[in-house]
Amino acid sequence: MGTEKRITAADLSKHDTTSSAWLAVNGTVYDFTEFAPTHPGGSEIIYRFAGKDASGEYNQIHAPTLVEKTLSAKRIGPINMPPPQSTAKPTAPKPISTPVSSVAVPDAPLSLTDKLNLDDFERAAEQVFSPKAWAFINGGSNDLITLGLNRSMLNRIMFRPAIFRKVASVSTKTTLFGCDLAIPAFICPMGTTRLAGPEAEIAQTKGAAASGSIQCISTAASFPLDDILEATPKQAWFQLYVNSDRKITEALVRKITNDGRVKALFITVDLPVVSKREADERVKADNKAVTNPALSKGNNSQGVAKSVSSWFDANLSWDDIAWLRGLTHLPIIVKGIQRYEDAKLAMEYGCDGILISNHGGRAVDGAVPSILTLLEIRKKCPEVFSKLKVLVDGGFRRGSDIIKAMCLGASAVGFGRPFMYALQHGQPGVEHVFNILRDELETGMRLCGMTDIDSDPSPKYINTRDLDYLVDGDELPPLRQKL
Ligand code: HEM
Ligand SMILES: Cc1cc2nc3c(=O)[nH]c(=O)nc-3n(C[C@H](O)[C@H](O)[C@H](O)COP(=O)(O)O)c2cc1C
Repeated sequence: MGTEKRITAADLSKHDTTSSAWLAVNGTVYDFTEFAPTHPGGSEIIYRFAGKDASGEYNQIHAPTLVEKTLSAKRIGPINMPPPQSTAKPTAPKPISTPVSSVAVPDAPLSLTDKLNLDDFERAAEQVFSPKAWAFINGGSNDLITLGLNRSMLNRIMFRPAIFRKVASVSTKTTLFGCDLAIPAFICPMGTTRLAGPEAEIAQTKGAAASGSIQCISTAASFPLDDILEATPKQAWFQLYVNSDRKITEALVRKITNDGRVKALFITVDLPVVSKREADERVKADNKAVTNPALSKGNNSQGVAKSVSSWFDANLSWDDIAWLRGLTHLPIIVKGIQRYEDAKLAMEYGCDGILISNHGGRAVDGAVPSILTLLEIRKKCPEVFSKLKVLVDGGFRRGSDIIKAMCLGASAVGFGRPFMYALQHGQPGVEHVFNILRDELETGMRLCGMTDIDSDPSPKYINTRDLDYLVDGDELPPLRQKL
C-alpha cells in the first residue's frame, strides 16, 4: 500500500452528506453511502460521522475485521491523519488482573482467581466498565421489575436434600442437540459484546470450548460470523433475529446450516420491537460530543438498545416456523417463551425446543420471571417436556440454580450477563465462570443427594410452595425415573 494515494482530512470532510458519506475507520476511508441506510445500528450513527474519523465509536462496538470484510468493495484508501483522541468518555473496559489489551492495569480490587462467584464479576464490571457499557449490559427495560424478579423468584425455591446417597462421585455431563456438554449450562447469545472486552465472542467461544460447553452466537455479534466460527473448535449454536429483508435471513440460515459447526438454531421472538431502556438512553444523551448538525434528524438520544433493534422483523408469526424449517435441517428452538400456551404452540408447530426467556428482563417489563414460566409449563402442559427440549435463562447465577431448573424439567440453563462481565479477563475469565458453575453444581448435587444431573433431578428435591400459588395446577408428577 506504500504507493497508494492517501486521502487527506480535507478530502474526507467533503463527503459528509447522505448522498456521499465517507468515514475513516482505523486508518482507512470507506464509502458508506449505500450501506448507511441498511446499517443494523441505524443510519443516524453513520451520518453523524460522515466526513470524519469514526474509529473511536466503531471500535467500542465492532471488531476491526467487520468493516474490512463487509465493505472491502467500498474501500477508498488510507487516510493521512492519526485517529482522533476520543472526546467521549472512555468506553473500552480496563482489565483488572489478566490484561486483555494494552490499557494500564488499575489498582486491582479482585484478581481473577480471587473471584469466588458470578456476583464478584458483576461488582468488578461496575467498577471497570465505561458508563455506556455498564448501562447497556447491566440494564433492563423500564423499571427493571422482571430483571429483579428473575433472580429473586429463583431464590424462593428451596431444596429438599436426600441423605445417604453415596455422592462421592457425581456426573454433571449431558448431551443436547447432538452436543456433549460438561455441565448443562451455555453462554446466551448477546450482541454488541465488544463493549465488555475486545476479544468478545472469540473469547467466549474459545472459553466455552475449553470448558466443554457451548456459546450461542448472536446475529448481532461484534465479530463477523466467519471469525467466530473459525475460532470455534467444534460446536456452536446460533441465534437468529429475522431481518425485515427476508433474503438476508435466508442467506444467513443457509450459511450456518452448511457450516457444520452450528448444531442448533435459536429464533428470538421476545423482542419484536424495541423496548425502553432508560439507563442506556441517558448515557447516550450524555454522549453527544460528536454530531453532524447538517445530518441530524433531531433525535439522537436513542440508546444502544433502540438503535440496534430497528432492523428486526416485527411481523413474525407461528407460520414462519415452516418457512425456517424449509431452510434448514438444524433443530429449531424458539427463544423467548413467556407463557404455557406458547410452549404448547411450539410443540404443535414442530419445534425441537423452547428457550424460556424474557431476554434477561430486557423485553417487556413486568413479564413473568423465567423460573415461574418453567413452573407454569410443568403444571399446565407437562406433555411438552416429552416432545421438546426445554431450556431456560434469566437471572441464573449459581450452580445450585441449575439444579432447581433441572428439577423442574429443564434440559439446560443459559447464562447471559455473567459471560459479559467475564470478558474483563478475556478467555480466562470465561473459563473461570464455567469452573465456578461446575464446582457449585457438583457441590450442590452432592449436598442434595444427587449423583447424575441427567437422570436424578426431580420435583421431589425442591419445595416450590412459595411460588405455587402464583400458578394454579396439580402437584408436579416426576419426569425422570430415579427419585
Ligand atoms: C461495515 C461496517 C459495519 C457493520 C457491518 C456494522 C454492523 C452493525 C450491527 C450488526 C449492529 C447491531 C449490533 C446489535 O444489535 O447488538 C451495529 C450496531 C452499531 N454500530 Fe455498526 N456496523 C458497521 C459500521 C459502523 C460504524 C462505522 C459505526 C460508527 C460510526 C458503527 C456504530 C455502531 C453502533 C454505535 C452500534 C450500536 C448502536 C448504538 O450505539 O447506537 N457501526 N452495527
Ligand atoms: C448485553 C446483552 C445483549 C443481549 N443480546 C441478545 C441478542 O443479541 N440476542 C438474543 O436473543 N438475546 C440477547 N440477550 C438476552 C440473552 O440472550 C439472555 O436471554 C439473557 O441475558 C439471560 O439473562 P441473564 O443475563 O440474567 O443471564 C442479550 C442480553 C444482554 C444482557
